[in-house]
Amino acid sequence: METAEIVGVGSELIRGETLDTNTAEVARSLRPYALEVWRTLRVADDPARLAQTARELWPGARLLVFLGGLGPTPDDVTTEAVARGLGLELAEDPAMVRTIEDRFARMGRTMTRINVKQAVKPRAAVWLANPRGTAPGWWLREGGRDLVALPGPPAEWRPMWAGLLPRLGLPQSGAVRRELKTFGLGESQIMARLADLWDAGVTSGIYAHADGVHLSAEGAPAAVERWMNEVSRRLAGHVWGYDEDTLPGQVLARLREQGATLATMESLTGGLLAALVTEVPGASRNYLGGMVSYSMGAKARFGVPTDTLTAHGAVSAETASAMAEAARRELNATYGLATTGVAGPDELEGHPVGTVYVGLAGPDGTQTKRYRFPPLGREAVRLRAAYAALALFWSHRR
Ligand SMILES: NC(=O)c1ccc[n+]([C@@H]2O[C@H](COP(=O)(O)O)[C@@H](O)[C@H]2O)c1
Repeated sequence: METAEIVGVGSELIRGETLDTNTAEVARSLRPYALEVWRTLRVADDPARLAQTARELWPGARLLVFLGGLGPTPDDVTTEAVARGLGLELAEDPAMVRTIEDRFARMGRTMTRINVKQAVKPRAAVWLANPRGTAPGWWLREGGRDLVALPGPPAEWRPMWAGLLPRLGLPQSGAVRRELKTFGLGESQIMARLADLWDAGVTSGIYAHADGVHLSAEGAPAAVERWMNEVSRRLAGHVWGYDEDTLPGQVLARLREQGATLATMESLTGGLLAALVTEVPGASRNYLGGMVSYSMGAKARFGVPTDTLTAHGAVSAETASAMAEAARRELNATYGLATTGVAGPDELEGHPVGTVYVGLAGPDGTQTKRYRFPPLGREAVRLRAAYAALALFWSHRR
């Protein structure tokens, strides 16, 4: 199979100041095509190294993509370095200078001289317009192969790449990849139920995330469909979504179906649950709001009976229930969701780090679920607790 090479450019990527997700995202976008991506690279803003990288990768690649280093500052060297490495002649394009000038003018600013650099590309390349930034990209087709340079910011390169990809005429693989997302079972429990299906007719994958374990299948469409159906059947009750679905998105969709509303009261998650829910466009139609009741006083003030708090402590099923009920009652919502627990680093009320109770109050009563998450750190426990609350809503019987 022919290969695609994807290179993230920037010294900040090497130092870890910025986490490079660009190369992975481009690799993912190539899945429908019969191109192998067996590595992705990150290279510093070093003209000589970058030229060397281009020289090494281009001869064997059907597609070579550089992301980053197209800005106006001296450390942005991608165009110049790649051109040097591959012996491509560079040319400044007066029309592009005017385009960039116009862009500045529209923002009420004057283009500085350093921006002229962004109007330089290999003579044989064509421009890729960047509607969201000053740095245009460029695309060079040579002997049925493609060399592409895109700016680094995802909001800028995404639409540029989405427009370009279908024009590259890449060979289609015919394979599909589907994902199935679960909550409430560990990887080993899942494997125990699926052992005989593993890599049977499809390439399977299993990945643990904060929102549960995701499974993937890649292969011929019919085989993937069969695999997905069988896995869905065996994991029934734990599957909350497929492919691009998100757990908060699924929860809101179900609330919408029911014409129901949701309120939250959070302790250890400190608003994370509310943040996840409000990440979903249109959340306001069904999410009323929430309270962060981090102290006992706040819990009592927001309607949790003091008796419950004194008798059972903050980290208990009783308090989780009372919090969910209070959220529901105080905001007059159909459902109330609550989180309480121990994110760490120290144990609390005699409960080890990772102990979490989530509560759900609704028209049919109140339920809670207790978790003992592995002590993977405060952030991991908090995030899992927020997802556990959403999963409780998702899996409750109506
Ligand atoms: N009821 C609750 O869920 C609740 C509220 C406040 C703090 N905590 C926990 O208490 C411990 C100490 O909290 P801080 O580190 O925020 O002082 C942490 O483990 C934190 O997660 C739990």
